[in-house]
Amino acid sequence: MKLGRLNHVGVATPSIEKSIAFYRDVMGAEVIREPFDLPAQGVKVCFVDTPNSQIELIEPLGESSPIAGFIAKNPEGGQHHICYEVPDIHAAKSWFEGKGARVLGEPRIGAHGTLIFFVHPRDMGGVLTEIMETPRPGVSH
Ligand SMILES: CC[C@@H](C(=O)O)C(=O)SCCNC(=O)CCNC(=O)[C@H](O)C(C)(C)COP(=O)(O)OP(=O)(O)OC[C@H]1O[C@@H](n2cnc3c(N)ncnc32)[C@H](O)[C@@H]1OP(=O)(O)O
Ligand SMILES: [Co+2]
Repeated sequence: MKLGRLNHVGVATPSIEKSIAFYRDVMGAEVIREPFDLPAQGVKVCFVDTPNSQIELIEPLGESSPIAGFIAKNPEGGQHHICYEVPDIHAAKSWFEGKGARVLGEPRIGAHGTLIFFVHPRDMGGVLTEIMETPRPGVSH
């Protein structure tokens, strides 16, 4: 597998509204997209555009949110995951499994509308890693 483009850095927050104010007023972010709920992933999401990537703000949605434990341990929030693009999600899953890394669940639709999966941080040098199939112009998922 060839390492693809860095798509986003996931930042967990207890309050997307407060984080939006921080990225606007302190970080000087000019393009902050409208937050939306992603119940299938248990998070509320908001994208902050940077010139070469995105910050993905995620707030827990519901008690079984996968980031509830992270926020309990880090009440102020913090850097949560890094997401890389790949051309073929199923080939990437086989690659990581072949390397003995724990893939967390089956590929599912993520916030960008393409298939994603996560790889356990303990098998990725301490970094929770999201793998995402590169969006293709004109293809809806
Ligand atoms: C917006 C949608 C989507 C997108 O399209 O972009 C998203 O990004 S959704 C983002 C939220 N979803 C997920 O994170 C799904 C995958 N995550 C999980 O399944 C779990 O969060 C987890 C990684 C298995 C952790 O589970 P949890 O129960 O919270 O923690 P544990 O206490 O069991 O942790 C085990 C181990 O891992 C360390 N850890 C946990 N979270 C992180 C992290 N974000 N970064 C680095 N390390 C992390 C934790 O410290 C434990 O370490 P050890 O004690 O050394 O075992
Ligand atoms: Co993400």
